[in-house]
Amino acid sequence: MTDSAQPPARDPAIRVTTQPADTNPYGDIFGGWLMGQMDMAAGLVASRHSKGRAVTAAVDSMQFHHPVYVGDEVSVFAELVRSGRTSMTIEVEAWRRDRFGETHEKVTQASFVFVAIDEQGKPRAVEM
Ligand SMILES: CCCCCCCCCCCCCCCC(=O)SCCNC(=O)CCNC(=O)[C@H](O)C(C)(C)COP(=O)(O)OP(=O)(O)OC[C@H]1O[C@@H](n2cnc3c(N)ncnc32)[C@H](O)[C@@H]1OP(=O)(O)O
Repeated sequence: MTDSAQPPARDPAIRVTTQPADTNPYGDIFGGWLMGQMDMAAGLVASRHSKGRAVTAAVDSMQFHHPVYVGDEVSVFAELVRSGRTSMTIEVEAWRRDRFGETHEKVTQASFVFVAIDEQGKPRAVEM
C-alpha cells in the first residue's frame, strides 16, 4: 500500500488510543489486539462495499514491523483491492504515532479476505 515513511493521505477506517488493558505480558501492545482492530477496519470496508453482512474468510501476509506502546495513537487504513463474485480482498495497514510527537511508523500490514453472506450465512454475490 505505502512505504514506511508516511501514512496514507486519507482518513483511516479506525483511529484509537492504546490502553494498558491492551498489553501483552511484556508491556507492549498485544498483537492480537492489533489484529482485531485490523479485522474491524477491513470489516467496515467489506460491509460497506457489499451493503450487508460480511465475514473474515482469510488473513494473509500478516506482518508486525514495530512494537506499539501504551498511549500511542493507532490509525488503521483499509483499502479494497479486489472484488470477486462473493469475496473481497482488503489491504490493511496500521500506523502508530507517539502521542507527544509527529513521527509516524507503519507497525503492521496484512491482506484480509472477506466474504459477503446472506441471512443463512451462505456466500452471496456482491454487486459490482
Ligand atoms: C444489527 C446490526 C448489526 C451490526 C453488526 C456490526 C458488527 C460490526 C462488527 C465488525 C465486524 C468486524 C469484522 C469481523 C468479522 C468476523 O469476525 S467474522 C468471524 C470469523 N469468520 C467466520 O466465522 C467465517 C467462517 N467461515 C464461513 O462462514 C465460510 O467459510 C465462508 C467464509 C462464508 C465461505 O463459505 P464457503 O461455502 O466456504 O464459500 P465458497 O463458496 O467456497 O467461497 C466463497 C468465496 O470466498 C472465497 N474464499 C473462501 N475461502 C477463502 C480463503 N481461505 N482464502 C481466499 N478466498 C476464500 C472463494 O474464493 C469465493 O470467492 P468468490 O469467487 O465468490 O469471490
